[in-house]
Amino acid sequence: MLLEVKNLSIYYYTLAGVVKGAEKVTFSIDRGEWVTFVGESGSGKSTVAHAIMNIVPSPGRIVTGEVIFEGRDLLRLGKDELRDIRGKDISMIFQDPMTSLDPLRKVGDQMVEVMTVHGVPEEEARERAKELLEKVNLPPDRLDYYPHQLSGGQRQRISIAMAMAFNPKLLIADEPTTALDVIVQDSIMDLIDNLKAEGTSIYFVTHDISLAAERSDKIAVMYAGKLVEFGTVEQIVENPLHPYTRALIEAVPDLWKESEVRAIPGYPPDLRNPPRGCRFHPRCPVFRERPTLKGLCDAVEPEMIEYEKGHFVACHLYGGAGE
Ligand SMILES: Nc1ncnc2c1ncn2[C@@H]1O[C@H](COP(=O)(O)OP(=O)(O)OP(=O)(O)O)[C@@H](O)[C@H]1O
Repeated sequence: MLLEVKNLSIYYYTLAGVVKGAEKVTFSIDRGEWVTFVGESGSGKSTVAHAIMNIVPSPGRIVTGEVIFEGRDLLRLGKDELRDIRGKDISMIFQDPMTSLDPLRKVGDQMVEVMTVHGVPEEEARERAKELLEKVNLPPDRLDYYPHQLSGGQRQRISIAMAMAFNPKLLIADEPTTALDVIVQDSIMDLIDNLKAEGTSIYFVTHDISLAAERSDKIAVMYAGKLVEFGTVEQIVENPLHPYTRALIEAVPDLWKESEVRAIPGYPPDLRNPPRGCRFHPRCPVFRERPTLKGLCDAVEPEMIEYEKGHFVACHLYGGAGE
């Protein structure tokens, strides 16, 4: 196993209260595996991504948990050890590539720096930067451009090229295609696929479950700071267990069927004061229809269980109760 995240909780200590950004999240990613995290805005996908890199922004704090990467807990490493892993073994790309690009410096110099800080001699880094541009289908003269001279798609290619500098073991991609048009989106997904083909594992974040289904091996569904379902794409798409996962799938427009797209009624809860029991119960159609679930879903937090091999769900419908 490349990455094992255990019982990870991250809280944001804001002036308006403690926001439970992610709570008791447990999952793992194998070598060369692409896992996509889906869920509505604010469900904790980015929070968990940041926590893996130990870069949760203030006022956030990791309150419990372990992030075991190749046998070592990243949350217990010293600054130097962590710096060595970041950008080398684990790389990250963001929705807005300007997050990782300096607007005032040529992209070539920035790419070279990514490598020299990890001890690559400058000459070698310049050569490697050219090769990396080729890998992301950009001409070598782009090294002399400033970020603002490039399109959004080209900037995202540059950030992927930088992320590829050391053949990372894990790429964390936080909605890297959301701001791009569909055709450019596809070419960026192809680049990530190429990286996967070379053995890199992918933690991918998106709102779009159909995008998840197309490229990934596994899907992780998050709701209101909790991981509610995890399994292979086939398990999640063919046999979604959690009522929230089912609702997400029903909300995908189907081009070939004339079925109506059903948006999920209601809103995700305020994470300063999430609902008791299952956080989805106030919006859950099954809870609404079955009076026998009262006193369970609205009172007891469901544990994650393994429903079938590799298919995990946190829902009382599968915990032996409520049926
Ligand atoms: N810097 C912050 N300060 C306070 N609360 C935050 C901060 N960042 C995130 N949160 C809160 O933590 C929760 C999880 O947010 P997060 O950004 O991880 O969700 P997400 O699923 O990645 O959403 P999106 O798809 O919109 O990026 C939300 O309730 C959010 O408001």
